[in-house]
Amino acid sequence: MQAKIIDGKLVAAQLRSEIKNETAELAGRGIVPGLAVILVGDDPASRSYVAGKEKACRENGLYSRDYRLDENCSQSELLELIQKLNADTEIHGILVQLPLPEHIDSDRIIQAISPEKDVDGFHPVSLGNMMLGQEAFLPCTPHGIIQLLKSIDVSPQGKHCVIVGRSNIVGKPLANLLMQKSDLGNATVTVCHSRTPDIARHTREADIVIAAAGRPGMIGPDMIKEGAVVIDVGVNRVEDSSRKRGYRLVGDVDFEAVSSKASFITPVPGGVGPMTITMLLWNTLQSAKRSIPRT
Ligand SMILES: Nc1nc(=O)c2c([nH]1)NC[C@@H]1CN(c3ccc(C(=O)N[C@@H](CCC(=O)O)C(=O)O)cc3)C=[N+]21
Repeated sequence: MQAKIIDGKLVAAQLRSEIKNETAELAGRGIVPGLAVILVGDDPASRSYVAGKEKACRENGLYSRDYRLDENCSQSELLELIQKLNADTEIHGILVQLPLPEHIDSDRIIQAISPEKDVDGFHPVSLGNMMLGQEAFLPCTPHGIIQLLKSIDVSPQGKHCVIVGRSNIVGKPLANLLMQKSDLGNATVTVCHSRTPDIARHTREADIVIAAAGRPGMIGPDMIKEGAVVIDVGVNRVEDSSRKRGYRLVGDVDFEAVSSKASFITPVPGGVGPMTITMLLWNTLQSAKRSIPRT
């Protein structure tokens, strides 16, 4: 079987055009959705993600304000900034780019963000509500993956989904969404991780494999059932002197080899990544809509 490529850029563009229209409509009523992006230090990968987020805001009519803090800034400085933004009526979403430097307690920082502005969906209140099936900001990457499956008309319902990776930002919340009692859930979910003895034994049984381990090329064709759907969340930089930037991005999946076995596969770049940013815009728009006083 030769897999069809899931074009994340295209799916993202379709959603973004809806977001752009709704944003314009809201702006006509005097509310411009606003996102504050906080970057601590100058990790090159983080810087490029943050630039991508700001560009996406600009292109779709959202307001973005960016804060660059020194690598050595104190935790209390960061907490003060968050408190200020929690109270800022021009700002509907606050994103603190992760990872943070060692001396800062990320959990503490995430908890300081008002749940009403937690457009990353990382706050315990957001995650708790999500887990309970209540209205919540959904974490952007898992939500984007759900939208990609929807775009190819593959319902997770009754399927066996195997997730490789148990991070708080992808694996854990995605497992939750996929097993949710809902039209976009109802799957049977297995989560594998670094302490799973034989990951291939699980992935080979999967109708849908989601690779989110952060290990380049770890998912090979021998780990995939013929006709499975393969979603690659990995964004790994590998050195490549033939590229302008000096590196290229590769996923956790051996794309070429797995393509001849899967029914659908996401590329890296151009798969999950563009969806992550799109769902961030989506959450910021929803937050702005909720800020309208109901009369
Ligand atoms: N608070 C926080 N929220 C995040 O959402 C968050 C974070 N911290 N820390 C890092 C990860 C990673 N992440 C990506 C977003 C977009 C692409 C993306 O657009 N990738 C493009 C390629 C971009 C390029 O070429 O460099 C693609 O896959 O096509 C990738 C990765 C968000 N993250």
